[in-house]
Amino acid sequence: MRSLACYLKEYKKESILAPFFKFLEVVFDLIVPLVIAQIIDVGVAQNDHGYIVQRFFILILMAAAGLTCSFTAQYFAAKASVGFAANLRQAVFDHIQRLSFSELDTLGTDTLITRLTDDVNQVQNGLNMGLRLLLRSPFIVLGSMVMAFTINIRCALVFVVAIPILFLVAFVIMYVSIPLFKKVQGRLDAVTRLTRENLTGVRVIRAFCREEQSVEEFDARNRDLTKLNEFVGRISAFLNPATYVLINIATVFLIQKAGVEVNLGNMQQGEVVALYNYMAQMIVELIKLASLIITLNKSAACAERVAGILKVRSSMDYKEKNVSAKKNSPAVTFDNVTFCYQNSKAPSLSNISFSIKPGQTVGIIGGTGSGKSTLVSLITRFYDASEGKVLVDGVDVKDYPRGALRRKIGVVPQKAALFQGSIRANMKWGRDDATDKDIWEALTIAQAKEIVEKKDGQLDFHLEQNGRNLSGGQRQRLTIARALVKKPEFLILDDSASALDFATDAALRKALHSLSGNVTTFLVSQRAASIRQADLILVLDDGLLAGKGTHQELMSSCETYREIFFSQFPEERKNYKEAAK
Ligand SMILES: Nc1ncnc2c1ncn2[C@@H]1O[C@H](COP(=O)(O)OP(=O)(O)OP(=O)(O)O)[C@@H](O)[C@H]1O
Repeated sequence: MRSLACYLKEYKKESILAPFFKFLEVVFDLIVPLVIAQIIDVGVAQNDHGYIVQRFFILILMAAAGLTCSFTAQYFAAKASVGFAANLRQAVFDHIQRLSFSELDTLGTDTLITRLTDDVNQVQNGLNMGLRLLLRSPFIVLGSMVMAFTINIRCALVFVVAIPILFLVAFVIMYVSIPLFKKVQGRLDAVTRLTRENLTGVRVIRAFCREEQSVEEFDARNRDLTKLNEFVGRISAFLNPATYVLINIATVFLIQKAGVEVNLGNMQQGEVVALYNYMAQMIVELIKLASLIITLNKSAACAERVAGILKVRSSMDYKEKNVSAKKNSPAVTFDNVTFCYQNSKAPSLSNISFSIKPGQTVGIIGGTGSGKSTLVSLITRFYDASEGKVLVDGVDVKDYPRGALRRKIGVVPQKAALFQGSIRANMKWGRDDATDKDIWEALTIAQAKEIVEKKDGQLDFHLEQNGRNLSGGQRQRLTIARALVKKPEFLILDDSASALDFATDAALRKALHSLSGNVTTFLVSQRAASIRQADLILVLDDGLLAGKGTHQELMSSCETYREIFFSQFPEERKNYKEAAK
């Protein structure tokens, strides 16, 4: 939690002024019972109207000053806590952006969302209340005790006994509930995950008539969360009645003692009222302190979760110095590469070696889960190889400075992701200075020109979140165009034509083939027809490189490739057999 303090640095002044003004408010609050005691013991006892009116105005002035201090403290506390939360949110967001896919896979999106939103808000609340009340309540409680001593030492002893007992009860409750609050946030993660899954997969859920099961599952998770929340709530709620009971017992003792002292002539009636007022002030403060402790508990648990994210170090480091491509080197080289995902035991790729010449088109084919996407994600350095080396332009991908490698590469991921905003804004993700002409050119190659032409406002057409106001195929074509706008040296299409019909897929490949310059292209596909013309085809089978070569070479040398090909073109099997005879 202390590690988050640096985000408050900018608000040092506010963080000091807020408790300072609260302290001033406390001073005024503590003087009030003394003034009331004087009104009773002097003004009323001596029937001095002038004195009573004078003290009455002093009380009004003190109330006004107290209120001003309270508002000022509130202003500074709000400014500090809102600013702190904004800094913290930004820092966590920046940090997440810097984590590698390995860490993101391990952490999971749902907990990141909860920590970035709900947890940061809870920390903000805790800070706001803490700055105002954390010092006020102890000031009042201890101040009341000190003031009680100035009135009557024997009566003040009641405060001396009551206060540590009250603090002990609060501490025990805090000790028990902090770990539980952490658990609550963990269950909130689970509810967030389920909500996300259900909302993004709503069509599938309806298509499979699984609404009831989804509702039941959500209900179960939600009930789990509610139960734990109720349990923690009950423990926290115990603090209030416990405080009341203890304070009331203390008040009974106080009045009994004060009564004896008045009878002995050691105290005046007004002083008894002042002592009672101090006890009453303590009740109010301790009740506030109880709810403050609950908020601080929550906030401490959330702060730890947020700090936990900031503690995660990226497993990837980047070189500072720029590197230049080695002359006459292959465009991409895999040198005996093995890769295992952080959370899985078996490698997804084993001992992969190959070299690609600049400008070549490479087809990557293989069954589901054979490692095709994994292989291309090592070229962009989304992950680091567990063993072996990946070289781009003759340079180890680990030797490129941050961003330098990815600027060379245009990636079209398997799942088409677009962002809220105009088509033009989405297209410019690849290159800020792209002109409309560049964008239309890319759209033409990606077979998306007609789609955009038909939309209202064309390039200004507004895409909803994730491009949900487009069809799957339209989204894919736009993501291909976005990668092309970048004019990359390398283009990776990860099964990006899966939602395209055969004619469009063929037209797209033809257009890509005619791309000017030396674009090295990787086409990941399950369709043999899509990669058949490639200069080199890599055949993956359960993470192993089962074959590499051209279509003709693989047809004669690679059993896995032949099986894939014949499963999609059964009529060719007969011709092949006849030719082999
Ligand atoms: N983030 C991940 N964490 C752990 N294992 C993963 C992860 N992503 C993929 N895998 C595993 O790695 C293997 C290869 O997956 P990959 O996505 O590369 O296959 P693919 O050939 O692209 O499959 P598909 O054609 O279905 O997209 C699979 O066994 C998969 O379960």
